[in-house]
Amino acid sequence: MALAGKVALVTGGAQGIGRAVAGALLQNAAKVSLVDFNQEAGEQCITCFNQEFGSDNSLFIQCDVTDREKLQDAFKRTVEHFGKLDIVINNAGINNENNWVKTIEVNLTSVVKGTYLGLEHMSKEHGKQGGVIINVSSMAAFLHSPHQPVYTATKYGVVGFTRAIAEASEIENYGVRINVLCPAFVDTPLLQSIDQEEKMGKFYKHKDEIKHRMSIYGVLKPSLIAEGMLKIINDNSLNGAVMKITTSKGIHFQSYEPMSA
Ligand SMILES: NC(=O)C1=CN([C@@H]2O[C@H](COP(=O)(O)OP(=O)(O)OC[C@H]3O[C@@H](n4cnc5c(N)ncnc54)[C@H](O)[C@@H]3O)[C@@H](O)[C@H]2O)C=CC1
Ligand SMILES: CC/C=C\C[C@H](O)[C@H](O)/C=C/C=C/C=C\C=C\C(=O)C/C=C\CCC(=O)O
Repeated sequence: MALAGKVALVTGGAQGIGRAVAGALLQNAAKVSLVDFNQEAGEQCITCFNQEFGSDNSLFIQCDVTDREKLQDAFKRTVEHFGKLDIVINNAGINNENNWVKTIEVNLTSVVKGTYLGLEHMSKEHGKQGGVIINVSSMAAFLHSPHQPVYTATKYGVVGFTRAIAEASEIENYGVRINVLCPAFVDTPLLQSIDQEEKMGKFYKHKDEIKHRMSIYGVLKPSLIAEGMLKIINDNSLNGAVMKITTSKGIHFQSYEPMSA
């Protein structure tokens, strides 16, 4: 998919990975709607984007992705503002083992909802022109983390959901490619949650072990994750693909056994 003039909606786009991806899309002449509950970070981000890429190309919509009506409205407002939708990046995520119900709502339920809303606005089934959806999981979906059991479960869930709905899209000819991206540790504000007892809950006492893992695996730059996203968007052959990004192997794909009886 050529990016110039394409319209993207990025959840959790105000900082971290989402912001890096939004910047890369704007750099490639796409238009971007940032959907994020952090008003202050969203406004700061949009001010920078307006200065760098012009004021007509990005939009900030304050929205908690767990509020289904607001998320629905954010998709509607994006389409009303830019005239269409081509790319959805379901990226918003939290690390909170204390409030694990919220973690499931943000990291998994809202990714499912965001995918269905993306299909509603892009699928040929609804008379639309097709598009691309990327759901953000984590390497935690492959190398489980004993310090983050619920976070890990949500990231496994995102991989399974994405692969299944991608196959449905192919069978039903939705014209929408749906893929999942699994980064290892990335240098973003999310990593600060390691030092926050209110987020780590009873796993807080293991924070030094997580830091040890980070020192072994290394910490990626958000720009490399943005590069992976653009690869998925540009490669029309990818559907149901599971992209992994690690310091040791860079951008690469998980392979699966073909289904057999
Ligand atoms: N940083 C890391 O090491 C890794 C992050 N990931 C995943 O990447 C995604 C992005 O994470 P980061 O950029 O690192 O995190 P971050 O904390 O830097 O940014 C997340 C953004 O999502 C927004 N957000 C959180 N909850 C929201 C909600 N309910 N509604 C709307 N917006 C909400 C935040 O306001 C923030 O702007 C997450 O899904 C995370 O699980 C995956 C692997 C590694
Ligand atoms: C408390 C930490 C807070 C947030 C970080 C997130 O949990 C993040 O989503 C977790 C990332 C976990 C990464 C785990 C493993 C990384 C492994 C590697 O980098 C390399 C190892 C093997 C590669 C094998 C392969 O790619 O096939």
